Order: sequence, then structure tokens, then C-alpha cells
Amino acid sequence: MDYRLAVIKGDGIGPDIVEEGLKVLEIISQKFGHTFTCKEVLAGGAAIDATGKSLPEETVEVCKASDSVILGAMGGPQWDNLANGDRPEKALLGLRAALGLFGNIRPAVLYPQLKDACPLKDRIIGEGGIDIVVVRELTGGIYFGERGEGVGELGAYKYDTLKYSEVEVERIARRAFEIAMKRGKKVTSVDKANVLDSSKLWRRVVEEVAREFPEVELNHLYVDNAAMQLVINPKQFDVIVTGNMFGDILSDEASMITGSIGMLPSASLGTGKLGMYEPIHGSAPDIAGQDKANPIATILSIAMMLRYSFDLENEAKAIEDAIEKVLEAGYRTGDIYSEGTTLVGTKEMGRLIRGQL
Ligand SMILES: NC(=O)c1ccc[n+]([C@@H]2O[C@H](COP(=O)([O-])OP(=O)(O)OC[C@H]3O[C@@H](n4cnc5c(N)ncnc54)[C@H](O)[C@@H]3O)[C@@H](O)[C@H]2O)c1
Ligand SMILES: CC(C)[C@H](C(=O)O)[C@@H](O)C(=O)O
Ligand SMILES: [Mg+2]
Repeated sequence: MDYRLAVIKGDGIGPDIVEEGLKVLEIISQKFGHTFTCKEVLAGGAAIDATGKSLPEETVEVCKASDSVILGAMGGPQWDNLANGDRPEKALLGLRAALGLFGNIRPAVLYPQLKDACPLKDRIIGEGGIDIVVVRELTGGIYFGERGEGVGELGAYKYDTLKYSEVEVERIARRAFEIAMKRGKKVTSVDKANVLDSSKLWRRVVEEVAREFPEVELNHLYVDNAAMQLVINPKQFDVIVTGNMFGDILSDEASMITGSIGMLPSASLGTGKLGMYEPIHGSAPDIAGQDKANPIATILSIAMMLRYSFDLENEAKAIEDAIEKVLEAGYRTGDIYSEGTTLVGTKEMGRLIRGQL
């Protein structure tokens, strides 16, 4: 098969990690006989520098016409305070909205080989590792609500609003239950229903959807408690479903359980097969251009693309197995390094993974 991919390398460590991901894809194409035709397009800081806009129309058009999108990361201090109010992160939100990618799947799996990189105590990790999927609503909530500004009693103010409609909650909840049916059959819905009306609606709709999945156990947690439970008892979780901002925060927290944010891939999906695949981390300006970034989250995101958008399970599994073998052999980038392991850079980690394919 011939697959058309839009590739957005982005800013900071983005180009380094995406290049390693594409090299892995090249081996997959040779080994399994697929063709991946990649078209590189600009978005984020790189697009601001080249075109004056964080999300050029051409980029949206190319992404829409592709079978999937691979993305590195966007952002950096040099674009934080532009006079016209544009910033790289706006491109990310714009793409998610333009492509209708309402469901963000973020699997947090602690590889047994990385137990020493996980900051939790052995008795909390326990036997059998940790395997959680965060299902984050991606095109609604406070990220996309009405915003504004004014002057009141306390002077100048700005505001953002948090709104969720029944349809938005229903479709993300259904996605979470469908995923749970293929795993541990447990969904934890995270909200702030003790304070927010939008969360009360969220909880009601999640319960309605749950009735369609009688085999799946559902429980609810307030987000503050969920943040704590992730650290004291992460093994209670199978699938976590939550809104846009809570999901952003909890998935960074969950990523540390896996040893590093550099390990967590993600798939953003809508109703069709087109997805956007990216690591959950950012552009890491502190290590950009130093061959220090962990490319595994990006390479795992490509495995997710093969599985979710193209139904290429064997190919996805081949990548995941190769990563596990490299970890088993003791190779680590700095973020997952622990005593007794071998420190390697971004390029070398990519080369080692390709060597196992
Ligand atoms: N999806 C995205 O494009 C995305 C996601 C998050 C943040 N951002 C943007 O990235 C910029 C930096 O944000 P931040 O510093 O808050 O978060 P970040 O995720 O870029 O970095 C947080 C910390 O994790 C480390 N880190 C991240 N990815 C790593 C990797 N692959 N290997 C090793 N270490 C890694 C960084 O060095 C840093 O210490 C900001 O402009 C932010 O808006 C973009
Ligand atoms: C950069 C930012 C807009 C983005 C988000 O909050 O969604 C990022 O943190 C993520 O997790 O993908
Ligand atoms: Mg985030």
C-alpha cells in the first residue's frame, strides 16, 4: 500500500526526534513492502519565521489531504511574546480543530526495563508493571472556549471559559469505553463536578454512555484526587477519560511514571482514519540541538499510526518490540538513564532501534 503522510517537524528538538522516527518508518517500508510518501509542511515557530503565520493554509490543506500527520513539537521562548499575538502552540490547536481530532489517546506504559527510571517506590509499582491509557478530549473545553478582556473593580482582566456540550462528552466517553473493552474493562472519569457545572454535565453524560457498556466498570474521581492517586496507587487505573486541560496535566504526570515524558506517544483521532501522531512532550528548548532528546515517544507514536490509522498491527508491534530489545540491552538517553545502563544520544538511540528491526 501507498500511504501519504504530512510531516511537521516543528521546533526545538522536533526535527531531531522526527528524523529518527522517519528513519524507522523507512526500515518498516523496506521490510514490509509499504510506501510512505512524506510531504514536509511547516507549522509553529518554524512557520512563523518562514511565512509570518504559525499555521499556513497550505499546511492545513496538505494535512487534510493526507492519510495521517506526523508531528514533532512546537514552541520556544523566541515566539512567546510576538506583537501580533500569534504563537507556535496556536498552530497545534488549530490543526487539531481543523482536522476534527477530538480524541487524544496517550498510553502510559512502564516498561519493566525502566523500573529504575520511575520515581515511584518498588512497592507502589508492584508486580506486572503499570499500563494506563489517558483518553483526553482534545477540541473542546477551556482551550477552545470564549475568551475576552475588560476593566473591572480590580482593574484590567482577561478571561477564558470552560464549556462542554453533551455531544462532545458523549463521543469522547464512547471512545474511552471502546478502548476499555479491548483492555482491562475499567474506565475512570476525571472531572471537577464538586465545583463546575460543565463537569456535572460531563459526569451525567459519561454515566449515560456507560450503560451501553455493561461489562465496563466505571468510577469517577475529582481531578485533584486523581492527581494524587496516580502517584500513590497508579495500578488502580486502566483507562482514564477526561477533559482537555485536565488531560494535558494528568498525562504529563502519568508520563513520569513511565520514567520520562520522552517515553509517551500519542494519537489524536476524529471519526475517520486520519490521525495526528506526536509525542506528548514539547520542544524542550533546554536540550534542543544537543543530541540529547529521547526519540522513543516519537517512534512509538509512529507505531500508533501504523496500528490506528493503517491497521498494520504487525508493523506496529515490530517497532515496539525493537524498542523493548534496545531497553533490555541497557541503552538509555539521559532522561531515562540510571546507574549501570549505557548513555546514548538521540541519533544513536534511533540507530539501535533500527538495528533491531
Ligand atoms: N505538542 C507540543 O508541541 C508541545 C507540548 C508541550 C509543550 N510544548 C511547548 O514546548 C515548549 C517547552 O515547553 P516545556 O518546557 O514546558 O515542556 P517540554 O515537554 O518541552 O519539556 C519539559 C522537560 O522535559 C524534557 N523533555 C521533553 N521532551 C524530552 C525528550 N524527548 N527527551 C528528553 N527530555 C525531554 C525537557 O528537556 C524539559 O526539561 C513551550 O513552548 C511549550 O508551549 C509543545
Ligand atoms: C503545547 C500545548 C498547546 C499542548 C496542549 O496543551 O495540548 C501540549 O501541552 C500537549 O500536551 O500536546
Ligand atoms: Mg501537554
